[in-house]
Amino acid sequence: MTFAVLRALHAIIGDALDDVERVYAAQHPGLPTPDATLVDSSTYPPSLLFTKDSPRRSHKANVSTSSAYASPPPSPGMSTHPMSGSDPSSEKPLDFPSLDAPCDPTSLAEALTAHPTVVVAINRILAAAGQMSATVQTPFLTLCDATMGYHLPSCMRILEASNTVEILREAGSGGLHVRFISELNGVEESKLAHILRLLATHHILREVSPDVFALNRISSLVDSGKTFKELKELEASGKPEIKYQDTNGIAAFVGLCTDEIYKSSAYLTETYLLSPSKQTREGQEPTQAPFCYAFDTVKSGTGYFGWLEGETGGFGKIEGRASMDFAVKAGAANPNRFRLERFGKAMSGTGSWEAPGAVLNGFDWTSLPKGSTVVDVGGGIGSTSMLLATASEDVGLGLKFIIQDRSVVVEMGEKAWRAKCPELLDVGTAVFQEHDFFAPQPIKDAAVFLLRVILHDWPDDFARRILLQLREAATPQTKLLIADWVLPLACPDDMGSTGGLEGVEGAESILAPAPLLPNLGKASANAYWMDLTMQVMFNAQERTLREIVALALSAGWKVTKVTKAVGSLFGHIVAVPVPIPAVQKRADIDSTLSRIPSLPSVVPISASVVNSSSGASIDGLRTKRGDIEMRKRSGSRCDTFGSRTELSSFEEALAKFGGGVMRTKYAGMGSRSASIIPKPIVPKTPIGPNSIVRKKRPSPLCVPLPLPSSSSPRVISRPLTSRLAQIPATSVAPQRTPSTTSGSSPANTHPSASITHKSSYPQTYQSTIPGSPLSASRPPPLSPRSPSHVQLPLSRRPSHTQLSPAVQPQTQASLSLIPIRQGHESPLSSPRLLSHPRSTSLSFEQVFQPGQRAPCMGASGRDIEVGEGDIADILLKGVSTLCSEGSQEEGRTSPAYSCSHGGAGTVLATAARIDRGLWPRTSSP
Ligand SMILES: C[S@@+](CC[C@H](N)C(=O)[O-])C[C@H]1O[C@@H](n2cnc3c(N)ncnc32)[C@H](O)[C@@H]1O
Repeated sequence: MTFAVLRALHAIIGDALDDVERVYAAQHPGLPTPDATLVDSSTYPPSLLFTKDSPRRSHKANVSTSSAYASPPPSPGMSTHPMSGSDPSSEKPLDFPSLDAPCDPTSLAEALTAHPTVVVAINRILAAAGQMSATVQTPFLTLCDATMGYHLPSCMRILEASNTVEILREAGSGGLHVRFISELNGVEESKLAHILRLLATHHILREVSPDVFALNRISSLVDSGKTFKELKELEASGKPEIKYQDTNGIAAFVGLCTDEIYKSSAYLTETYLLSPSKQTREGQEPTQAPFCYAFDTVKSGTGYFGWLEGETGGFGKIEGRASMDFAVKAGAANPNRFRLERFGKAMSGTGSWEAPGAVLNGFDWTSLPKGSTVVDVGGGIGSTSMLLATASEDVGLGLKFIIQDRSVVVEMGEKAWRAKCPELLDVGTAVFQEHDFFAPQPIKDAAVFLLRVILHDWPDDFARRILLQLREAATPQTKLLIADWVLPLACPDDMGSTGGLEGVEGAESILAPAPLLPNLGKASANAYWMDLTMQVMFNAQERTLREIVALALSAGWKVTKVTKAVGSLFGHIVAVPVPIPAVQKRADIDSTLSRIPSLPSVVPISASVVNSSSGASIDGLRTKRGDIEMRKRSGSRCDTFGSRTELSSFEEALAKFGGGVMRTKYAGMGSRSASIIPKPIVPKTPIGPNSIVRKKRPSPLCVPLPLPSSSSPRVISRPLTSRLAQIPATSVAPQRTPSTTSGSSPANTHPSASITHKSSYPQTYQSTIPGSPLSASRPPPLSPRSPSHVQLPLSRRPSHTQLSPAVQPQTQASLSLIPIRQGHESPLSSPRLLSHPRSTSLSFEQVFQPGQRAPCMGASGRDIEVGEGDIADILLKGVSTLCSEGSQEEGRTSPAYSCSHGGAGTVLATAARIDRGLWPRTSSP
């Protein structure tokens, strides 16, 4: 039986590799795909790929005859030019990114790891390989892995903190002998060799030759992009945190996880089992989380954020870099300044957690009456609202957005919006509002209350209180939209019949069939890491669907639907109002805090604070230190786990639907006073159609297009790109250049610099995996190099993702098409339509046959006839239609064109071929 399971796992891996390889092979126009007779694998979920008439490849043959699956030394292609595998003249098909070469997120090979078929296949490989190794490995050795694995984060920390990644980047692909590394980073040579070797053993570095180490695809992501010399100077000047500025945030994320979170996790047992105090063991308080025991802040009643801000009250450990910090030596107020800064940057490294476009698919926005109000509760700087507002404007839904948060965050948000999209504020499409979500909700006619990554920050009692306030303000028509991780069980879950999940549309009982673990095991690890992170730092948690449903119901919300993107556990959960259970009636809101066990230190809140809020009756009851901590935690910052702390340019944000991230300035971080209580609620901008004369705003999707040869800049205002973005499974290239990552406005960009178009696709597709290069929520730049080091946009390397020079002069628009994901909701489901009548983009409910007319949405709305089973005609017609319409229809407010087809892969291949000039392209008039 076990052999049968192992064989089954092996077959899953083999099949998945076939799927991946087929997608990569399809990028090479000159070569047949491995199964040329088969349908394009990317068109259909793997389960549909092989029928009786389309035999599978023999995996035995693959294994025995091919070395393509090994990770060879850096392939010449990857080490010299990341795109060489895509060279049409090359005989070799495009290879999967090598583990042994530094990651280049701008390469097509990396981009394809986000292809839906590849996403699904990778998940299966991870799940099957993890299960296989657990099965075959001697159990004691597996236990050793589980129990001694703590050395891994320790070694990761020293790797990052000693700037060894930057040293190795400067050394190049040949690597550097540990002796020289040691001379630079100051870690004793023989110790360092063993540390680096442990990492090489776990595929995080490469030991090129004895004691010579080099970066690989994984460790290269930890690169700050700064020179080693620069970093040493920063340290010497007492500003080591500047290392993380203008980076993708991953180095900061590694530092955060391997420092305070790692140490806090070690105190799980002390806190939840061994503590003599029942209230500690069963704690619902952020001030009694394992973190507080690890860093000795229990006595001072300081939680993580208070500690980060230097409030240890004489207690608490400040250790590591912080204690050697310039700030400490100089007697500065906050000895934890380095960690505080690092935390903010680390959050921008986690943007890829949410699937791009998921928020558009997570709710049927078109079902709302025109002019409906959406309240983004705890909306941060309003990234999600900005994206929704833009999409709503573009398709004429006329939704209004109220973004509520703490005063300091509201200020930041307004500033950010003023800089990026003032017209949305001016016309009243969006307003910011100071509001404490623990106080009564002032908006009583909301169509939707949106709670994005709010509930996971709070233990149940607090989360329930937030939900109750919304429930009390809800009309019978109001919907609640919760966006958070949804943890699957590790066993099959009979969702339909028990536990309150009856009738919850989209509730999946398993993610993978036997013999894989139902939750895809190792492939889903990240959500569970996050869960425990929230637990050890805040006593909070991610939740299973059952837990979310039960929590919502306890506050008078019935969950009706959950939507998740393929490869992602981040869910959008829709709930409708139902009667509030008697036990949770209004009086119980007030007593929520008093039901929390008493805390070591009790500090009354000042009267001025109590009296300043419309929620004063509740707030007046707050007397516990834990409550202050709770408020403080939420009061002075907007970057908590999962938040978007940077607002990228409008175009970037759209390109990254679901992932715009704002740079936190930490303004007001020190303000922990009365401002944490909401002032009387007055929207800063009146809401209402008559309140403001609506100005025509430039389309957020508009980017200047490069001209063939003219020196006079010309901007075509209605972007071809926004319409091209309607073409399924292709997208305009995401932001990868200094100009784009710095958020420069299109208007200020010379046309010739915009070869890298801003992807403006308000996606309706549903798929991504965390960390995918195409993930909309991945923070720019994904490249480990800082933007200042990227040499792109004017001298961008020829690639699939831009026009070949030969083609560019023939066309007015420089098309830059790269694959994006198209929605397969589940690996096992057949292609399914995600479209709706007023969508700005398209997706599929059916596969169109030759001769059939595919629907075309938008203002000009002509249908496009599907060609002989190929998307090329559609694309070409679409391109020429758009080219011809682009200049004539300036100022349009809704996209003119979209087309449908059942196959992402065909589109993908065709788009790549068009991009390389291998398909004829109709010139624009
Ligand atoms: C994880 S962030 C999520 C932000 C935003 N929803 C997003 O998706 O980017 C949590 C947000 O909750 C806000 N917040 C925390 N406590 C709050 C409170 N009591 N009232 C209103 N907002 C609060 C924080 O300022 C922060 O912006």
